Amino acid sequence: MTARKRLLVTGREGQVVRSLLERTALHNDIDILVAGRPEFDLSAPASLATVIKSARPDLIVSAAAYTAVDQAEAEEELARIINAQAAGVIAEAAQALQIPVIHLSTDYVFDGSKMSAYVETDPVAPVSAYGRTKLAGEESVAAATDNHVILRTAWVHSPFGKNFLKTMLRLGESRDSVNVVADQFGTPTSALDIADAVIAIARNLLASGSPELRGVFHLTNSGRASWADFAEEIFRISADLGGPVAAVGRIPASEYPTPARRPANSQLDCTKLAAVHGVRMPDWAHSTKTVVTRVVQPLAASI
Ligand SMILES: NC(=O)C1=CN([C@@H]2O[C@H](COP(=O)(O)OP(=O)(O)OC[C@H]3O[C@@H](n4cnc5c(N)ncnc54)[C@H](OP(=O)(O)O)[C@@H]3O)[C@@H](O)[C@H]2O)C=CC1
Ligand SMILES: Cc1cn([C@H]2C[C@H](O)[C@@H](COP(=O)(O)OP(=O)(O)O[C@H]3O[C@@H](C)C(=O)[C@@H](O)[C@H]3O)O2)c(=O)[nH]c1=O
Ligand SMILES: [Mg+2]
Repeated sequence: MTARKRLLVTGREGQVVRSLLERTALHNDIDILVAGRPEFDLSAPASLATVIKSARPDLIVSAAAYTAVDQAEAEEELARIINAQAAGVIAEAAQALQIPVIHLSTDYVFDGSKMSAYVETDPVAPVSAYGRTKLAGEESVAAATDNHVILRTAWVHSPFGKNFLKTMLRLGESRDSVNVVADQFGTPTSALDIADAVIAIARNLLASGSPELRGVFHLTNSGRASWADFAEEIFRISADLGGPVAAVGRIPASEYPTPARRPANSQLDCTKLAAVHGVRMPDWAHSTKTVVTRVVQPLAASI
């Protein structure tokens, strides 16, 4: 990019938003603008286009969403307004401004019955209300504009907001052991790595109108783990740093009942993103170490 570019990102305190704010600070040709509540409320989609137009962005990163997977089972209509209807309105605004939109989606669009990693063209079949509303979001973005990148990511963790990694460390402070599901597989993914990837993809979209750069792409850290493997790795790293530790009891999902069903396998094959956008993501354990270190060191310093 030659001139300075304005990236508008949706949400304020979300993991991906906070990571983008941190990472774009390292790029002096990118200005980041934040659109969040109360002025920008996804549950009231009619108000969104005005805010976007007055911000005059060069590209939109649509990162805000209804992400409470279990709660969505009881609030599917609200989740649908936020994850599908608002996503469509944001993409329509991008189309009206003739700018690209990068929209975040999820591995939970798949049912988890495939034995190997999912590719972008595999059939979708969400098994939860959250997954259904996120799939509807992909469809409304694609219907609104061809100038889109839909990034399906998964199992996001970071020093920010709420996530499984921070939940495990918090449980480790008060418990000797934690039971964790060992028969659901996917890939823990750092929001900081997602932010770096989004910046690289944004540069590509702003540099070229090529249709090949547009469409659906999978974006996770590399490798594969169960939630129990992830928990064990979190505590192993934390132990080395003198942080919270708990023994992990490996249990089947049937022994951890939740309102929402989750896929048994949602590993995503990210070959297309590497081939088309040149983005290669670190191994999940490597990025887990970076995040655990950032979460544990302030804890250790306060003792
Ligand atoms: N978390 C995960 O494990 C995964 C997430 N994703 C997707 O990635 C994207 C980013 O997720 P992540 O950063 O983890 O999200 P978080 O759950 O950390 O944050 C959600 C964000 O959405 C915003 N938001 C929620 N409701 C509204 C609303 N009514 N109006 C305006 N903003 C709202 C929140 O706003 P506020 O800042 O005001 O609280 C917050 O910024 C989402 O699209 C999500 O579906 C995909 C796979 C895994
Ligand atoms: C807290 C906890 C969870 N679990 C299980 C429940 C579940 O099967 C799995 C993960 O639980 P969580 O509720 O933390 O994660 P969940 O909300 O399912 O995370 C999902 O969020 C949405 C937004 C996505 O898009 C997905 O990619 C995925 O990251 O771990 C345990 O087994 N033991 C525990 O102590
Ligand atoms: Mg949760």
